Amino acid sequence: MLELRDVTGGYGRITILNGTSFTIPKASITTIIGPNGAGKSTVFKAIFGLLSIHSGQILLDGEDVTRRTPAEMIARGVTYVPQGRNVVPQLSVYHNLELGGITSRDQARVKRRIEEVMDQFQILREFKDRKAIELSGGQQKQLEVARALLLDPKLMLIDEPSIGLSPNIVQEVFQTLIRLRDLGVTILMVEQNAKAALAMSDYGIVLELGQTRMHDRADKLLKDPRVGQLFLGGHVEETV
Ligand SMILES: Nc1ncnc2c1ncn2[C@@H]1O[C@H](COP(=O)(O)OP(=O)(O)OP(=O)(O)O)[C@@H](O)[C@H]1O
Repeated sequence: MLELRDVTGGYGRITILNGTSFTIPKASITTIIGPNGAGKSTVFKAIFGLLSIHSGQILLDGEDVTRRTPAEMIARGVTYVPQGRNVVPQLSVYHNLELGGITSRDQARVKRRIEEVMDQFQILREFKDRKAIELSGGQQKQLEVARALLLDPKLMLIDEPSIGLSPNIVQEVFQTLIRLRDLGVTILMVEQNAKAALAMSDYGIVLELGQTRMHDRADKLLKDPRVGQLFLGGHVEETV
């Protein structure tokens, strides 16, 4: 569904992606792991039209979408949930949801979608008149995910959804993503919390220095000693 072919790009003259390549299938969850500064978030910016791409190609359902603007990517069903807290704290949950549909010309449809999305996220219906800042961290993440769903995305890019959340709440957010995957949404996620993220993913990608080092089924990566040593706190016996 999404393919990166030998993408290079970066910020100004600094090159961060050094030939990143991978393919992800429809209705799957893929997690990108890798050391700090590997370029994981930069991959998302490249896909979403926020990075200067020097060479290579990005294909979405076979269409070349390299160097499209964010608005063009949204129109093609791609949505991006950046790292950190991205709700407007003083606005109500409902108003935050409305922001997800602000670019749509069909506001009646946005209203219908808000109702549908609130059916999926009962907690948001319950708290719809509360200020977003009054929600817990996990609930705010749910709100961001829900808002990203308003335009019926087919591909969701989600950057470190677990940051700052307690393990129970992380599991709730992950369950939400699994539910979306089961409804046919393709999810590409970046996570520091590599073990928990791979455990709920279909595929995993290890990125280092802006290159894909490994790409396999998530369960295989979880058992791979190289991944264990680097990212999962595991140890590999030294062979002399
Ligand atoms: N806006 C920017 N301008 C210049 N350099 C940037 C910018 N954003 C990121 N970088 C640099 O690009 C490199 C990759 O950053 P990126 O955020 O993609 O890494 P990451 O793998 O997501 O790391 P982390 O796990 O720490 O979030 C880093 O060296 C960073 O300093």
